[in-house]
Amino acid sequence: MKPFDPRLLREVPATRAPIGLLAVAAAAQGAAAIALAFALARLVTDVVAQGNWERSALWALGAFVLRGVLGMFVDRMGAHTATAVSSALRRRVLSRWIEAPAEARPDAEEATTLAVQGAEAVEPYAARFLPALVAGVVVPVLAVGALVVVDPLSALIVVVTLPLLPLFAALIGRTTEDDTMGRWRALEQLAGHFGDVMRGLPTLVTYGRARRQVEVVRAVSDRHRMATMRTLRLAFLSSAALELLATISVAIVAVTVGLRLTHGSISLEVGLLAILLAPEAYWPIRRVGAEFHAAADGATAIDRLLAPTSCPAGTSRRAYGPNDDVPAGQEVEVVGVEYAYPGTETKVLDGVSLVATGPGLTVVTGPSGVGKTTLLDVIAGLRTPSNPPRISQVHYVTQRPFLPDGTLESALRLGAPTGRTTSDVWDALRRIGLWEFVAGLPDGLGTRIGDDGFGLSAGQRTRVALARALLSDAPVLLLDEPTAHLDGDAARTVVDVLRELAAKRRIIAVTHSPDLVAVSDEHVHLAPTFAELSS
Ligand SMILES: Nc1ncnc2c1ncn2[C@@H]1O[C@H](COP(=O)(O)OP(=O)(O)OP(=O)(O)O)[C@@H](O)[C@H]1O
Repeated sequence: MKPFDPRLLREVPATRAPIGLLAVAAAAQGAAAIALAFALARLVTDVVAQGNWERSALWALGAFVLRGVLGMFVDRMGAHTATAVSSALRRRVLSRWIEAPAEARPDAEEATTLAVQGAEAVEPYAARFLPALVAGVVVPVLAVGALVVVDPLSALIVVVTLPLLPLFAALIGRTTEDDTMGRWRALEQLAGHFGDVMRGLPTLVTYGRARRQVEVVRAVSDRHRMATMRTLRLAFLSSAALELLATISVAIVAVTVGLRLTHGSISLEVGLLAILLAPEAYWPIRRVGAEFHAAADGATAIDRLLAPTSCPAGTSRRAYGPNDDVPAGQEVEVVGVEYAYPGTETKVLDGVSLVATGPGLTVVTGPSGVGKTTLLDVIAGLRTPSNPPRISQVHYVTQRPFLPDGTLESALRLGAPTGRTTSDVWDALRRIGLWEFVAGLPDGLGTRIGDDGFGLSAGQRTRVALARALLSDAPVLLLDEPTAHLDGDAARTVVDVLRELAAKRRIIAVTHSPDLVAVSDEHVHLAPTFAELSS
């Protein structure tokens, strides 16, 4: 775990300006602290000597105000930098996750934990640790430089004892690294397991297995709690150790200054300056150590957010398709395509061909598990086969279509061109047989539906997704089991609409419905491969 990872600036350009400004402000704040020490020493000397202390008081006041203003600026700038850095990282990991082909995509739970908790953990790192790190590098150098000029003996004591602090901090940091990684693993397990349990809760309740999951979630949470407590214990211990070391070092400087003052070998001003400057050399490093524990999560998160596996660079969701050579019109050309899921040897698709030009209805049939959905995924560009097909722009209605949290209208307009009017939306609902249902809702198109279409039946969800396909202007429609979950009448309506639509667009529908097969123009039947038959 590095205190600062230069990849952050290199790979996320949006972080450069705020981090740069924050570093300059933190260094200026450190310089103001040194100036304040000089002004205070002069003020005390003038007061004791009953000299012209008003001028020194003004200098001290000026340095004090400057330090305060810069401190305030660093705090505000830190908060701004924290939001800028975490947003940039979150945007990066999510956009790369979405763009990556399914094969290169990291686990969804891991990506979610990184984008939510990971990016959030970066905030204290950027807001507090980075300014502390800059001060920890700049201020001790300035303080020691000033001491060399003012009182070389005190400078020598500081130079000898100062390296012990970063050395100590680095040793503690190495132990923290393992603990923090353990905590992240526990958190990911917790997030993954909790997500699985929530998704499977209806099934678990049906089989009377829900109670057992409480125990499992409790055990995983306990692991996370214990890992957190271990990190906290280490944080308190290491802060105390660094504090003790710094205090002893400052005490040594103070004792030597006191002895020399009593012997009259140094002036009061020099003695005071040495006593004021010495802590300025130690406290920034102590602060780096203290902030490090709060920021350790952030440093680990940055490491993971920038790791090539969580952000597969240079990949595109569609390795082919709507790029420069997208075929115009309604063209689909899949010839002898082969595909095996990552980590498996067996080819789900082995030499499958599907060629269609112009409008029409192609149905894909075959026994369950033969690879029909996989074929649609390949045509949609979601999976990357050995020999990429040529296809026009597609609109894909999957078996579990995604309906975002929001109004029914926004769910229907997802993927539709901006020119579609409200009457177009009602027309699509009427054609698909949902007009009466939506018109009967108190809020009509403004009705809110939950995440994943929560509040709609499976059949209603399918028809909302089909109405959305009608509203899109993609020349090729891919439909996975469009009549599943529908009763006889609703299924017939969908078959009629698809038949009508096939006069203008190319429809490729995976189906088990004989009615849809009966009205199709082309029929592709997938048979199990030899490997599938023998497995
Ligand atoms: N993500 C995956 N990783 C590994 N294997 C998978 C994955 N998804 C599907 N498969 C396997 O690929 C094969 C084809 O699955 P696919 O969903 O394409 O079948 P299908 O013909 O659409 O089935 P159904 O008619 O039941 O929907 C199945 O044996 C399935 O187990």
